[in-house]
Amino acid sequence: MTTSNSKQTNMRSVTKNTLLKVVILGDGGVGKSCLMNRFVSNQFDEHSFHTIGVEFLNKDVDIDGETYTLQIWDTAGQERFKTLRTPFYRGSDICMLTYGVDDKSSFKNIQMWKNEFLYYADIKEGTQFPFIVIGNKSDVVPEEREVPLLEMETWCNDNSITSYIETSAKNASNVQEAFKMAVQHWLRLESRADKNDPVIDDTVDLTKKHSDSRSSCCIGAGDE
Ligand SMILES: Nc1nc2c(ncn2[C@@H]2O[C@H](COP(=O)(O)OP(=O)(O)OP(=O)(O)O)[C@@H](O)[C@H]2O)c(=O)[nH]1
Repeated sequence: MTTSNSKQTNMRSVTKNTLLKVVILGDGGVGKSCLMNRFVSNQFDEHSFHTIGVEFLNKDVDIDGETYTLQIWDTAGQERFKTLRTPFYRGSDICMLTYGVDDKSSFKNIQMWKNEFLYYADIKEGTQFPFIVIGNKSDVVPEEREVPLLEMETWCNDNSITSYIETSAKNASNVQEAFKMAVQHWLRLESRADKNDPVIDDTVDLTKKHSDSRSSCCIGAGDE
């Protein structure tokens, strides 16, 4: 009995993770770095600097008893960094289109970000891709808000985007939920694809368990 139990325990400890590449896009200053840092480290920087190029961090999330390792790519939103960020879109599993609820022009640019992603990630026309729209800075006072929730919902409905949420990296509102929602959206599309066609499994099985912590950063990583 004892031997058998210990064998079962050993088997359970060898878990398989699915690695998902998540790219966060949106205008400079909407709070992409802060969202990532709130999600991964539960920290917020009131004086966060502009990102140059891209940075990434890993974090595990559990959904329905399964563990997913999110490799989250925070990109530089400023136009001048376009050539540094776009090479990193390929191979993404999820794309977060982010704007600031206090910044109408960042909301209007969501369409541009979607187009830029589809082009550089080389997503074939007609493919359903898990986009999630994030209205960050929901903590701002009503006088500073420039994008009503309804306007965002209408845009998402018009653009067939079914996952959207308002967040605040500052007060941590809905940040965990946004990333979980993104994975759930990915899962829905994945299970639909499984039913319809035999898709090539391009997810990575990690033999080693990854910790939640920061992993690494790459080109142009760092702040201005
Ligand atoms: N009030 C409020 N401020 C926020 C929030 N998230 C970020 N900020 C502030 O917005 C500013 C820009 O945040 P970043 O995370 O650097 O913005 P970014 O989108 O990564 O900008 P780029 O790196 O230039 O693309 C910083 O001063 C943050 O403190 C939020 O949820 N609420």
